[in-house]
Amino acid sequence: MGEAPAFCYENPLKEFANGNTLKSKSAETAIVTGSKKYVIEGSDGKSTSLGVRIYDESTAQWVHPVVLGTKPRACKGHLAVLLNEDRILIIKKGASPDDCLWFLELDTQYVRDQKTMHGGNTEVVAWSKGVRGDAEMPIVISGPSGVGKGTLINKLMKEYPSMFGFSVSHTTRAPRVKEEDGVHYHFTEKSVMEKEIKDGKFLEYASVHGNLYGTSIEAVEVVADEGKRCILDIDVQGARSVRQSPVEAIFIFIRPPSMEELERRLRARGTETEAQISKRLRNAEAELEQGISSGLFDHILYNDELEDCYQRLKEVLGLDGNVGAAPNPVSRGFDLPVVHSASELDNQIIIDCGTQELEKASKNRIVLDVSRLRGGAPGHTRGLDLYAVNSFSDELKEVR
Ligand SMILES: Nc1nc2c(ncn2[C@@H]2O[C@H](COP(=O)(O)OP(=O)(O)O)[C@@H](O)[C@H]2O)c(=O)[nH]1
Ligand SMILES: Nc1ncnc2c1ncn2[C@@H]1O[C@H](COP(=O)(O)OP(=O)(O)O)[C@@H](O)[C@H]1O
Repeated sequence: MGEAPAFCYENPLKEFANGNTLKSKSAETAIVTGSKKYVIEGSDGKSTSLGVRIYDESTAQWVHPVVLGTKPRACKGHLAVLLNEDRILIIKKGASPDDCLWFLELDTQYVRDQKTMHGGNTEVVAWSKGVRGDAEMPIVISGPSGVGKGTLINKLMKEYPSMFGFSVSHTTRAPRVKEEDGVHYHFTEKSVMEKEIKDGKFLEYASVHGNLYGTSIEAVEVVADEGKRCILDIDVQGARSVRQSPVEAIFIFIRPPSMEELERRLRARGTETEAQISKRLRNAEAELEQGISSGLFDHILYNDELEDCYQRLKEVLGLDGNVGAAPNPVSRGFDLPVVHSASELDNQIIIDCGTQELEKASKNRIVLDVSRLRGGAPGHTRGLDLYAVNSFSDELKEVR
C-alpha cells in the first residue's frame, strides 16, 4: 500500500526555500508534483474559501494561480491526496455531507485549455466539487426560433416532472411578458455576465440574435444534484461548445416543416417585434443549415404535427410510456468524522478517521473508490463511491 504524497495538517512544518512555511495553525496542506508544490490554504479565520498558492522549485518563486470554478468554503482542516498526477482530492474535515469532497484540477484537459486561453504562461487551477454516483446524460435541444423547442420541453417536463429539470440560462435580452427571472432565464446585465464568463462560471455561451446567452455550470449541476436529467435549450453554437466540453450529452435538433410555417409560428406567438422576427428568420436559415449538415446532432426531429414530434422525442429519450420512480438524488452525502490520514491503493483511498487506537481506528476506516471518476471542471466530478470497512473483517459495506 503506497502512502499518498500528502502532508497532513498534523505533519511537521515544511520549510520552503524562500522562507515560506506551511501554516499549521491554519491547517494547510501541500502536494508535490514535478517541480511544483501546491499549497492548499486552510482556514485562517478570515478567508471564506480555501485558497491555493504554488511554489515553483525551478524558479524558486511563489505563484498565485488563476483559480477557476466555485471554491470550497473554508473548513477546520482538510486532507489532500494527489490523483493521477493531474488533480488533488480534498477531503474537508467537519464539513456538511454534501460539501466534504472536492477536486483541485492541476493538469486536466480543461485546465490546459484555460492556460492556453490565459496566454500559456499563467498558472491555472480549477475546483470541481465531488459528488457520489452518476448523473444521467443531459439533453441538448437546439433549433431555430419559433420551431417549438420550448413547447416540446414544457410537455416533457409536465409529463415527467420528477425525471427532467430545465437548465435555466442567463441572457442579456429583456424578459417577455409572463417570463420570470430565475425560472425562464436569469436576466442579466451584459457586464455582469461577461465577468462571470471570464471567471469560468459558464459551460458555454454565445451571441444569439444580438443578445448574449449562456449556460452556467451551476444551472446544469443544480438539476443533476436533484437526481434529474438536465435539458438545455440552446442554439447551435452553444451545442457545439457543449460537444467540445467534457460534458457528455445527447444532442437533438428540431427542424420546422418549412420556412413559411416557421414564420407563421413566430408571428402567431406574438412575442417579438417585426424587426426581431426578421432577424430570427434570417438567422434560422443558417441554423438549419448548420443543424442538419454539421453532424453535430444525434437526432434530427421534424416538428410538423406537435403530438407526432413529441412522441418521437420520447422515443429517442427511451421513454416508452413505462416510466418508473424518479431516480435517487445522486448527491447523498456522508458524515465524515475527524480525519487523520489517507493512503491510496489502486484507485481506492483509504481514510482512517477518529481515534488513533488500533481497534477503534479499524472501525472508522472509510474507502473512497475513485476508479470511475467522470466529468470534472468546469462541472462537478461524479462517479465517486464510498464504503465503510466493517471492523477487522475487511468486508465492505456501502455507507448510506
Ligand atoms: N448558446 C446558448 N443559446 C441559448 C441559451 N439559452 C437560450 N438560447 C438560444 O437562444 C435563442 C433565443 O432564445 P429566446 O430569446 O428564448 O427565443 P426563442 O427561442 O425564440 O423562444 C434560442 O435558439 C435558444 O435556444 C444558452 O444558454 N446558450
Ligand atoms: N407542431 C406545432 N404546430 C403548430 N404550432 C406549434 C408547434 N410547435 C410549437 N408551436 C407553436 O409555435 C410557437 C413557437 O413555439 P416555441 O415553443 O415558443 O418555439 P421555440 O422555443 O423553438 O422558439 C408557439 O406559439 C407554439 O405554440
